Amino acid sequence: MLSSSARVLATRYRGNASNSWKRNSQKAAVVTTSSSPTSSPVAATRFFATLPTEEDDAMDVKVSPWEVPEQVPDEGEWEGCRRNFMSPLQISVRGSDILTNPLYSKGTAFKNGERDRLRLRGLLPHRIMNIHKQIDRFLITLRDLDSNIRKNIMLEDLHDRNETLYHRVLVDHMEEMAPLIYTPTVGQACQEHSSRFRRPRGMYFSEEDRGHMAAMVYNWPQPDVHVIVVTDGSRILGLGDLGANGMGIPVGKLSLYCAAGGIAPHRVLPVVLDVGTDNKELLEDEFYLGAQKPRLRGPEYYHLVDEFMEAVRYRWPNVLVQFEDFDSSVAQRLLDKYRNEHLCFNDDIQGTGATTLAGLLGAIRAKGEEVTSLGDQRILIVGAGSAGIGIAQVLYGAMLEQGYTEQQAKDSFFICDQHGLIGEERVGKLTPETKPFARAEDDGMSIVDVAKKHKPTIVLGVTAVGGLFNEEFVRELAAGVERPIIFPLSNPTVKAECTAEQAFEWTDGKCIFASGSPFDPVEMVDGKTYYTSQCNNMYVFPGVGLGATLCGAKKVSDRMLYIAAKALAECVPEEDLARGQVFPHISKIRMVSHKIAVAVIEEAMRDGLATKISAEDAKDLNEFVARKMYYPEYVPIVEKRTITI
Ligand SMILES: NC(=O)c1ccc[n+]([C@@H]2O[C@H](COP(=O)([O-])OP(=O)(O)OC[C@H]3O[C@@H](n4cnc5c(N)ncnc54)[C@H](O)[C@@H]3O)[C@@H](O)[C@H]2O)c1
Ligand SMILES: O=C(O)C[C@H](O)C(=O)O
Ligand SMILES: [Mg+2]
Repeated sequence: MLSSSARVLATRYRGNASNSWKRNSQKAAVVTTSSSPTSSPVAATRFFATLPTEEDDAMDVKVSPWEVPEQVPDEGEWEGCRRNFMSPLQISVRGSDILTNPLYSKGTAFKNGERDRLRLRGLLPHRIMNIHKQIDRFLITLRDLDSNIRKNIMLEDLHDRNETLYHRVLVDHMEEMAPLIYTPTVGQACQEHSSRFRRPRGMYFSEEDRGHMAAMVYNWPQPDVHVIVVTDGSRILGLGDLGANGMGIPVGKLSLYCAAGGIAPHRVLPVVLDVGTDNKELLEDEFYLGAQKPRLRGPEYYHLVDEFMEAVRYRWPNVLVQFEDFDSSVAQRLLDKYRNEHLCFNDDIQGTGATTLAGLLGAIRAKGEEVTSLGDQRILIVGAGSAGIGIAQVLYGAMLEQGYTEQQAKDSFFICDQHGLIGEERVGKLTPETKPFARAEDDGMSIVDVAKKHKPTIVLGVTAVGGLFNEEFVRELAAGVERPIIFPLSNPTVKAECTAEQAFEWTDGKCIFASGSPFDPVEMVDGKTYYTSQCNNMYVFPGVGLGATLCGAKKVSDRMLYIAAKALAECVPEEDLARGQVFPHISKIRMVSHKIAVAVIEEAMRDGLATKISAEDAKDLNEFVARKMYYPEYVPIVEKRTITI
């Protein structure tokens, strides 16, 4: 018989694909206070090679944690055993300071040896839980709560206490947790941010900080930040200007970077550029925590952003900056300014474009058409802001990649804003990015008339106008083509242009449906179940960020995003496509991020943009990326100064 720990390993390391991601990521689980994740000295590695892992320490463990299992594991289990070794985390703090540090705390999971070693004895209740017991207990309380916002608060409390446990809950229960820590609940969390504020997370930069930012970044306690998500709060989801309350968005996106993208939590930094707000309610709210003055605009605004970008690059030269939820009046301009000189991208423009491309490639496949027929589709994009034009640009680029001419590609698009179809008549008023998509005729035509006349095969909603796709419009779509592809992408759920139920009902179950916020499958009166997908940039940004930072990319190129979209599209199994699901199941998101990261690194290497990949790493990029991905589990902790041997 195997020892109890070997039995655990046997189940942990055998079987499905998601387990193999965990397995490969074991060694990358260490959070260190030094700049390199693998910097523990060799001597220390040997010394701690017999340390038990938290898996050995089940509540009812019978053996001393120092005891070596008597039973030799079966052949095939050895690999798991070897990989179960975790180099210890060396930290400078001790005692109660460990318990109050969410990066180090294991709560009740500190083992007896550690309790002595780290001066925790007496500071914790007697019984020792392992991470699984902690998760079980957490889930019981969480599931008992009666609203998603309460669940969000409970999860954020855990985030603030114990990051390892928080991220493990996300990794193990992604489908259940993503809507709670991210879209759609994060929208409400942002709206209520000031009234519910408990403890700060991330950094704020405002007008008063001009001239100090390069010094301020040294206030952040972590020396080696890899990813920053920054917003100025001007367009939070489809909820408009939420000012500094928008902090929930970078926090939520970065939680996914860690849990879904395998970036260690001490390497991420959420940021709000608090440049005021034009939201009247917030300006009058006595509890609003942001700068209560009108938004900074014009050169002053751009100078502030510039100082911020310089400051973060000064301290963390290779940091990736993800621009998030900036109003479209500034989003493209900021991207154009920084895209070639900083490692950065705009998630709403580029990440959304790549994600939507992947979903459409899947949908086209699901219809039994050639994926290379993108330029033969008639694509109606409703909403001509950051997301709408970002999507158009990525799809246009993909059509050229597929061999269509520029004219053929342009002819595929019908883009509408609130004034109707965008035609050449108003070309003088359009942004340079929108101009190429203006139609020669029918300027101002309503979406219903566009549906009647042009019979779009694909309709994408990015307006933040909930319910815009009404029955008349959707029925018109269904009358025009056999199986319309309908993606109401606006967030949160109340802003979706139509619900899944409406889309299936009004198309008699014929459409392929994907939405920005998650919708449950729909059971129709015919007793059949119709499946939905979530088309959200969360499928792309963690993998792009992981790949770009691991290879030390000089910049995020458009082609990297195209490659990421293709990699994502390849992750959808045929059986999912057969039932109309065009994105991989959310529980597979770590596998997706891994695949995208590998594809991004390959592209960066091809394009001469990768600065950090050694010849050895390049031999097996799959293994390299898997090894580098953070996986949340408790690692043995030792005091830094006691380990010098
Ligand atoms: N699913 C995703 O991954 C994803 C990604 C990015 C954005 N989004 C969502 O897309 C929405 C839009 O984001 P954005 O950054 O492009 O915002 P934006 O403000 O830049 O753009 C909104 C666009 O909608 C147009 N519009 C408004 N009312 C309209 C109407 N009645 N008919 C037609 N067009 C109308 C506006 O003219 C504008 O062009 C938001 O709800 C956001 O949450 C979703
Ligand atoms: O945040 C999301 O859920 C997606 C997207 O970035 C958005 O702004 O809506
Ligand atoms: Mg966004």
